[in-house]
Amino acid sequence: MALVLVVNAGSSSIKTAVFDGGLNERLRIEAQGIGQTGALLLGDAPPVRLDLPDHQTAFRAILDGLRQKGISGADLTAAAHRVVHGGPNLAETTTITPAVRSAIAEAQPLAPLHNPHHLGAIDALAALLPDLPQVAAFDTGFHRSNPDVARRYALPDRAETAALRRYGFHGISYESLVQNFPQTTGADLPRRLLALHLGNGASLCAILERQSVATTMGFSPLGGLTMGTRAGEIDAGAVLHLVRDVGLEEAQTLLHHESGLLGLSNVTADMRQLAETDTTAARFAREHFCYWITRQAGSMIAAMNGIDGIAFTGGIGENDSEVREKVLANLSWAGNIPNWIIPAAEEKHIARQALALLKDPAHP
Ligand SMILES: Nc1ncnc2c1ncn2[C@@H]1O[C@H](COP(=O)(O)OP(=O)(O)O)[C@@H](O)[C@H]1O
Ligand SMILES: CC(=O)OP(=O)(O)O
Ligand SMILES: [Mg+2]
Repeated sequence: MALVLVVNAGSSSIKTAVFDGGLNERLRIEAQGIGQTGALLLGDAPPVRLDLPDHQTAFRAILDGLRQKGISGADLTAAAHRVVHGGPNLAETTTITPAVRSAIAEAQPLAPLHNPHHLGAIDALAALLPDLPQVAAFDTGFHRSNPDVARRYALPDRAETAALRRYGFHGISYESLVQNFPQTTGADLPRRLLALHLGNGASLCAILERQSVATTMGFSPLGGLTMGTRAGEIDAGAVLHLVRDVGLEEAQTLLHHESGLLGLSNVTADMRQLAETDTTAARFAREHFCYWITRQAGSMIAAMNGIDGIAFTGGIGENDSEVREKVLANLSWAGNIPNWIIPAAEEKHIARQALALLKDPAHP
């Protein structure tokens, strides 16, 4: 059997799926709510509660799940990983060589909620199956079409600022949304589409004629919207002040792990749990989330010179109707805009790219 194992390590989840050569999904195993309300989804069964304190434990549970479902190393022709940050030079789907692994490792400080977990999975598989080819697909690739004026920060052109630009993330999700749109909705892809990937990490993307022209995340997945534990947009002056005040390590922890919905609510980073929490702070956290989506959506709409449609995806975008309704109500100034829910299908997209790369290494 020629199967590809896809590993999508997000900040609060690890979604894995096994595809055959015809891109049929044979098995899905997901670890959800890592470090929060842990659960494991194994195949078609509903998720079961499981203590998942960290990504390493979650990936071990997934490997056990694969064995339980009868998938062995001998069945796999490749593993393919979503990699959030490849640094300044990596954006194309590529085979993971020692040099590629090093670049992903070097980018760890830029995506501390993601890259360490990608490497954890890559290294765990390499140790178990040293001959298995491994492929990386990058979350930044889709945003390379953003114009320079959108990508560049107003910084001087110096060696130390060369890598400081808006890369944008969730690109695999947005690219697959564009591809799947007609089949999922039965409608043509709107010329100017505002796409909202709302999960534990959250961003918006302005998609003009199938291409990303602007997105809310920038240099790292810390920027843009209010997220589960990330602050999102914050004045660089406030960051400098914080670093001066509490030091780099503590500032990093505060901005990446302790802010966002968790920091505002003082209860949880998990939107489903937040929706069930009836405190003033929890309600404020949800209001903050929706307000900043709306504010930044205005910027995305301006980048497209208008809007013809809205697409929601990600755990919150797909499931939280109250958030969707609030955002749509807040955007009613833009007119009556058609809107759709498109289930995130990052894993299949990664499998497609990996299979193409393995077939023809020169043209993924
Ligand atoms: N039915 C639901 N209602 C509200 N929020 C939900 C629901 N299902 C999932 N979510 C939220 O989606 C978020 C996780 O999104 P997901 O895209 O799976 O995460 P990740 O960014 O780690 O890939 C969590 O905040 C979770 O509470
Ligand atoms: C880029 C990013 O924030 O990813 P996730 O939503 O999986 O955390
Ligand atoms: Mg995600």
